[in-house]
Amino acid sequence: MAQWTECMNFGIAVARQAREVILDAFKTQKAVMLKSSPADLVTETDQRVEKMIISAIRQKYPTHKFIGEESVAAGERLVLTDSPTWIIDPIDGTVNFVHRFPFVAISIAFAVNQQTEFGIVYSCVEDKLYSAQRGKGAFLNGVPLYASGQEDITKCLVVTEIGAERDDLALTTMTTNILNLLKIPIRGIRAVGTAAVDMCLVATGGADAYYHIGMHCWDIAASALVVREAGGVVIDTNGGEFDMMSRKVIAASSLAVAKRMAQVIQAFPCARDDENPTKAGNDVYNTANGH
Ligand SMILES: O=P(O)(O)O[C@H]1[C@H](O)[C@@H](O)[C@H](O)[C@H](O)[C@@H]1O
Ligand SMILES: [Mg+2]
Ligand SMILES: [Mg+2]
Repeated sequence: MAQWTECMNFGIAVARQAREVILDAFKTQKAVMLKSSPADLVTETDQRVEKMIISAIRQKYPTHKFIGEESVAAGERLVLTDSPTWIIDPIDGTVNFVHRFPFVAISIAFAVNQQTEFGIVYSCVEDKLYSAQRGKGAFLNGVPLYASGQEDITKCLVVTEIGAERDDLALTTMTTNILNLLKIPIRGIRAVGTAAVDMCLVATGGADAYYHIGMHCWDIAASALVVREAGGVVIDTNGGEFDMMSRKVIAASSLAVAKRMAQVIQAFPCARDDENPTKAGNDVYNTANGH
């Protein structure tokens, strides 16, 4: 058994327990809190599920480290060291969760020496468990996954996210990117509302590429490995090497498509996740004066 398989199996078991909590809460009315913008939401369920996941893992692996979306939002430092580290998004797609739009995922990645060893993305309502262990392939509910391998961008269906940013520069950049991709032309644009599931759709071959600017490491660390292990490629929007802390990503069916997309896509400035370890994800939207 590969060195981290036991950890991955434990992570999957914890994700299955967390899914039950999320499904119970999915049907109920939720109290919504704002984070960095009026579209960046968090609920008590996000916080409770993250605490549950971390406490279960910490009990079994007391020396491991954690980067959790809601722990960072509460002020914990965001630092990825060489130690075994679990990178957790307890509910990816919180806006969907609040609206009962049926695409919400748990994303759990595990990194050692800053290299992702396995990734788990559980699309809770669909009951689709995506998993990948480095060098051992990608799976959906245990069935092997293969990216489409498409190399012609005019034959691509592209997935992206509009994200939580609502400032003019971000919105203009995002809509200009969509316009410029459609003018190539590509076949179409889709957005599921959870970065983790968006990227896993590239691993299934159902989408041929995904790009995003502004997401965080916990949104995509797991699904980036799922894409790679399904034969896809993951790079930065500038065409360079993928860096999970850079808040910019292209995942694609082939390097040709990824590089072609990098020629079109512009990024708006956003601080790296690890730029200010105690601030990442911590911008608080002030409802009083709207920013
Ligand atoms: O906050 P959660 O964990 O729901 O993550 C989502 C981000 O909030 C969006 O901005 C982003 O666009 C993606 O939808 C991402 O999944
Ligand atoms: Mg997320
Ligand atoms: Mg989340």
